[in-house]
Amino acid sequence: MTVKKIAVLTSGGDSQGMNAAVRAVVRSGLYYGLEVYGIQRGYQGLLNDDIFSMDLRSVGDIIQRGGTILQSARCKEFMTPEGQQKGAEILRKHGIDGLVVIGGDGSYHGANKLSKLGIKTMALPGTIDNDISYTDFTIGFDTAVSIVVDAVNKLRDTMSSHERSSIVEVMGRHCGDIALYAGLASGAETILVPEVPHDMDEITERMKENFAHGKRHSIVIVAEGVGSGEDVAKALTDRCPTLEPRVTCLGHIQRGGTPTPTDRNLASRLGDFAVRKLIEGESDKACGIIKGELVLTDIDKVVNTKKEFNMELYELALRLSQ
Ligand SMILES: Nc1ncnc2c1ncn2[C@@H]1O[C@H](COP(=O)(O)OP(=O)(O)O)[C@@H](O)[C@H]1O
Ligand SMILES: O=P(O)(O)OC[C@H]1O[C@](O)(COP(=O)(O)O)[C@@H](O)[C@@H]1O
Ligand SMILES: [Mg+2]
Repeated sequence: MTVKKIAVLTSGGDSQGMNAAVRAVVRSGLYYGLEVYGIQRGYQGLLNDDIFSMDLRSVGDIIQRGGTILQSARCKEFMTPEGQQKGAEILRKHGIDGLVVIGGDGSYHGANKLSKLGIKTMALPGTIDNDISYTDFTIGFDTAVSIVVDAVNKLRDTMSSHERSSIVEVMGRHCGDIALYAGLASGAETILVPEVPHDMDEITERMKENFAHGKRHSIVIVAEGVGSGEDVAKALTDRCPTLEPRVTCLGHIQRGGTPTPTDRNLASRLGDFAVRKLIEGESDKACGIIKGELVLTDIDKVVNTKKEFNMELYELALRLSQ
């Protein structure tokens, strides 16, 4: 049986492009004749019954905005079977039979649990980390990478003037993709990611050699999953004080600002895809993009598979940054 009333929520760490995804879900849902509801503050809002009807105008003027008009939350109660049961009952009370969850891997688990309780669910990858398997890219990742690259461009200017090294700490708890893609795009000399072990002695020697061969600055990008930028700076200073490392932690700046066209288009395609698949009767599925094509994968499979790290890009970044 196909869905008639659907709801959409955003959950976990927000990401640029979530609004574009919400817009696509609402407008496609209405286009296909469904009733569409918004849930405020993720699973917390679901448990608080914070649910409201959405129309075409309720998603006007948001495609270009960072953050999420639905707001986001992390909700402990929803991690319990009782919380999930309560969530499913609240949705049933409203007659909502389909739910689109926009969030990261944690949020995917929640969608998976709700589908086992009879709610048809679709999960969209809304996280800057790019840590979700069965999709090449997540919504917000491209914008976060652009922000890091812009920051490194600025740091390069001052580091070159003083012949210093710049340590830039970026987000990515378990996934080094922001560090990798921003590192390659900004010509970083060293990229530290949780997926690849590193040797500080070797890194220091390489930086010293590069300075000796005329390099005027050195950029080190550290994914937060490896440790803090301060720790890396200390390790470098202990080995070679003349590297004069200066640390910049980009933090939540990476999660704000207007989404890039790439993220808006990805969000628009995935939001519409999720609605069409719900109408076709699909449930408990993750929507993603692989080699430019939209794909549907069982949520179980997605949450139980670790995203593969792109070693080819990593090695390329190192080869090109000598
Ligand atoms: N195993 C789980 N079962 C049910 N709900 C979960 C589970 N893991 C996470 N969630 C829900 O999803 C929310 C967001 O998850 P979190 O891991 O914080 O962020 P993200 O979705 O961005 O990875 C959690 O606060 C919780 O409500
Ligand atoms: O917003 P918080 O709670 O400070 O969380 C920070 C974390 O959220 C992220 O930005 C996104 O992670 P999730 O997608 O898992 O929410 C991580 O890169 C970062 O470590
Ligand atoms: Mg997560």
